[in-house]
Amino acid sequence: MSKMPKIFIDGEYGTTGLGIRQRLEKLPVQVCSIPVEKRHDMNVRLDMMAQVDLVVLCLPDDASRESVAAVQSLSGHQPKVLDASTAFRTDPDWVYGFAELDQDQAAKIKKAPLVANPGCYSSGAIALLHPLVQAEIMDKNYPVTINAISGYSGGGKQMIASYEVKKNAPPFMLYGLNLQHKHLPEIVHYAGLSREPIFVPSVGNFAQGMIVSVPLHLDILSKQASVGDIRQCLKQHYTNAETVAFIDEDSAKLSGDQLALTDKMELRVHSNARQDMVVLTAIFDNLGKGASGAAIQNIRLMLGV
Ligand SMILES: NC(=O)C1=CN([C@@H]2O[C@H](COP(=O)(O)OP(=O)(O)OC[C@H]3O[C@@H](n4cnc5c(N)ncnc54)[C@H](OP(=O)(O)O)[C@@H]3O)[C@@H](O)[C@H]2O)C=CC1
Ligand SMILES: CC(=O)N[C@@H](CCC(=O)OP(=O)(O)O)C(=O)O
Repeated sequence: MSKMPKIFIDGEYGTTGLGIRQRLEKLPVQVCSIPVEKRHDMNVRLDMMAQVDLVVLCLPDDASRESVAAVQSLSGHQPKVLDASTAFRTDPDWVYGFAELDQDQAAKIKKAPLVANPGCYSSGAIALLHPLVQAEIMDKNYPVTINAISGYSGGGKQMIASYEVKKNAPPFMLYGLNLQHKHLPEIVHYAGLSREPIFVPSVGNFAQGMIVSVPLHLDILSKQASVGDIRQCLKQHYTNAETVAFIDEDSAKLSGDQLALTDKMELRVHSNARQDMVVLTAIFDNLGKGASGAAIQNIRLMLGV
């Protein structure tokens, strides 16, 4: 009999679920599936949950909450849960699945029964902001602005269809202009901010990829930090990181799909000639380090594979 850990992906036929399933093919795990036509049947799903070591939820928020309640209703064996939705990311009973957050985050993920996979935009914003707030280079109350562009796969099956099948979607659009995007609570929480950032996401006519950028005026950061201090802080924080790299170059152009089809994230600090303002950037694949790639990192930690 196989000793490989068993995984059930609830939502395995959606965009994030499929990305995780493909990546799992390379790992020593057994993926337990249900037929596609049973994907909404809670009895069939619950049966599967009872048999596995890890349940990965790739569902909308409300469906995720229902599945977590179902897992917790199981008597006896309780599988670990990794949730890809927004539902539990700031819940104190869950560990945030951004392994590079702090030195001990990977160890916390390893031990946790419940892990929340970060949002795509949040991953980039937190990767840039958390080390600067932690090092007190940036005051918690700094008026942060976050601009970001995502490939259209970030909107799941419906948005993909509007670009690829119906072809009625705009080449570029800003959205979230009510300034209440669902990723703001986790960004505030894990970046360590006390003032909510202004966050303007956007979507472009390319399938996969993401740039998150944060402009900063150095004269109003908490310390008299130089461009070099900011670079040094990010470089040091990610020295031994598995998937996040600080790139010590000030390139004048970045392309949204530069890291598409990879699970990596690159961080840069771009400055003006006077060295009194910078733009921090994070580039990655929204379906890679922004979703399925990060999920695989967490699955490996949670199952020790
Ligand atoms: N796409 C991305 O870049 C990212 C997505 N996420 C998050 O991952 C989760 C999944 O998103 P994504 O893969 O994009 O979404 P998709 O719409 O592509 O897939 C969702 C899947 O869940 C199924 N589903 C929906 N409701 C239920 C339900 N009540 N019970 C059982 N199955 C259900 C859908 O079935 P059906 O076919 O019937 O609709 C579909 O197969 C979301 O929380 C999303 O916010 C996180 C990071 C990035
Ligand atoms: C382009 C697009 O629509 N993107 C999605 C975010 C995708 C994502 O990461 O959502 P999670 O919070 O579930 O992880 C949005 O802005 O709602």
